Amino acid sequence: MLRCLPTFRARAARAMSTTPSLVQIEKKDNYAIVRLSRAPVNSLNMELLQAIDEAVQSLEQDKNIKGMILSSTNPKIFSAGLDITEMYQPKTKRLREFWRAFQNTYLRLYTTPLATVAAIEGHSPAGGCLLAMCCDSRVMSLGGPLIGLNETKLGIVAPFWMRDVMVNTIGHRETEKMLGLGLQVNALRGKEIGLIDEAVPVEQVHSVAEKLLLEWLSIPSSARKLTKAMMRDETAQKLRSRLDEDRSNFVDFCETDKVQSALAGYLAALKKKAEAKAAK
Ligand SMILES: CCCCCCC/C=C/C(=O)SCCNC(=O)CCNC(=O)[C@H](O)C(C)(C)COP(=O)(O)OP(=O)(O)OC[C@H]1O[C@@H](n2cnc3c(N)ncnc32)[C@H](O)[C@@H]1OP(=O)(O)O
Repeated sequence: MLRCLPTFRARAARAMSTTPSLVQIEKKDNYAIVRLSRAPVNSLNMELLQAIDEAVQSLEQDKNIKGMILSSTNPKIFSAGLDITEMYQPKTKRLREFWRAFQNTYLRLYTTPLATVAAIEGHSPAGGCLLAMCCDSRVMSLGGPLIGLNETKLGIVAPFWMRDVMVNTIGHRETEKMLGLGLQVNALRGKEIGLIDEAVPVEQVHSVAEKLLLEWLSIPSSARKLTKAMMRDETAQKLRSRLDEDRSNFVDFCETDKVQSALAGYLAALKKKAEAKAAK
């Protein structure tokens, strides 16, 4: 048994060195850069959601770390939102675990005592937009990338807590339009409505994100954390008190024929678009 141990360890080490990590963490002096790293588009499957949750939790436990920049290893895509294949033709057990992972990741990121800035170089629809909105500030690159909650365009409905976070970020009326029409906007329009704090050329996204983070970190720590909790706890508590009900609503809704056929159509359109792009 003891003789097997080194072999087992060597195998585990080999596996760890070859399995790409879904989230890359780079520690700087007193903050970390957390890069989403699930090719090709950082779609949020259960494992990526759990990896984000664990990454934030581990940084919260590191006494040297006071803040984080949330970013992507793919400069063209921040995150494509929830992985639609998790919701299409699902197994109910996995679907339930997937939604719990989404709830947990939202609650972790929205209420973390760390100061957080989203550095958005590329597209950020739906669940990607939620991750960004959970941060204290957002910097986005000018030009092509779009951000927004586009769920209605897919024929699905965002849960109340995604709406709440958007209302807290851009107000009720703008949310009504963005959410109802499934709008996605570029960085300039995002800045006009308060969804984005800084709209800058792509090569400046990280330096400006660092500047914003340092501004948050210049505030006395306990005052900053207590104020963040004061601003956000009520919203988070609304979900915490209804976790199971929210999950059941999601599972029931997701498993309806109407939603399944909407998701099938959307996946087919994405595939067709990808094939046309590859054929060029
Ligand atoms: C059922 C109840 C639901 C309750 C609501 C829950 C709240 C929902 C939140 C969500 O996040 S739903 C997901 C919404 N996301 C989107 O609408 C984004 C869709 N994707 C895109 O618009 C584009 O892919 C992109 C992100 C702008 C990137 O474009 P690009 O041209 O660079 O790449 P593509 O060729 O389009 O895609 C590459 C590859 O990735 C697949 N893919 C893209 N997005 C997703 C996704 N969200 N989930 C799963 N897979 C995705 C795409 O099909 C291509 O696959 P292959 O053809 O290469 O296999």
